[in-house]
Amino acid sequence: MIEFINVTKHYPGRRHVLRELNLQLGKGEMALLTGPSGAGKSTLLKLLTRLEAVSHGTLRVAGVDLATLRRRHIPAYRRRVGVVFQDHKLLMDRTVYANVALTLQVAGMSARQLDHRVRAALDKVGLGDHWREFPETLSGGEQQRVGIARAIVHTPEILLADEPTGNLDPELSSEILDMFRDFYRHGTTVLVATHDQGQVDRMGVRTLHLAHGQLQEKA
Ligand SMILES: Nc1ncnc2c1ncn2[C@@H]1O[C@H](COP(=O)(O)OP(=O)(O)OP(=O)(O)O)[C@@H](O)[C@H]1O
Repeated sequence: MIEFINVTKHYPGRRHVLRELNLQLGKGEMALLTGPSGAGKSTLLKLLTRLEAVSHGTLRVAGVDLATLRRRHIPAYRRRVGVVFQDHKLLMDRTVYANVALTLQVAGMSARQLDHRVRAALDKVGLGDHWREFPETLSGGEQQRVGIARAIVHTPEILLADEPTGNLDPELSSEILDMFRDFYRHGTTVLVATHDQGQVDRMGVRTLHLAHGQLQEKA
């Protein structure tokens, strides 16, 4: 599903962030991505969302060659991927419902179908009763769950998350990561970057450690 073959990434005028990096993550697999600050975890995820382009090498995701993907095909590719950010990037002046619906409105869909999908996504993250509220009235953990609902509402094949528990206490972090594990158990391919060694140990899933531009499998 996700295949990095000798992928190198450097930003203009900077040393290499990723260097001849290789990774195979199969369909329906889950992995945690760890590594020191500045190792390039966000960069690796940005390559997968095509916010950044590889400098050299081959990156294939769900049969799509991201190195040669034309700009006009990027939106269709992105609809197959769900992304969760540490700071959730919610629109604070829109309701929970509107935040989650936004992804689908852009994609174009009947009002009834949209309503069904949004409610199903909010139910999955346990926020079915909060749809009318505004994000600022929710706790940090709930806001992050809205971010997750928004990422899964279009039932993506791949779910990526960049430090989704960075601002949460251990109990809420466990809840959020368990949610990702549930999506994986239901067939979604999941890759989550995290600093949180306690959660890594607890989760017991495949762990990839990024350092010096390369990935190492952790036992
Ligand atoms: N747009 C950019 N232009 C230039 N350099 C960048 C850019 N984005 C990231 N970098 C550099 O690339 C390196 C890797 O950054 P990245 O954010 O991918 O690391 P990270 O592992 O996610 O770090 P953290 O855990 O602190 O979020 C850093 O040295 C960073 O300064």
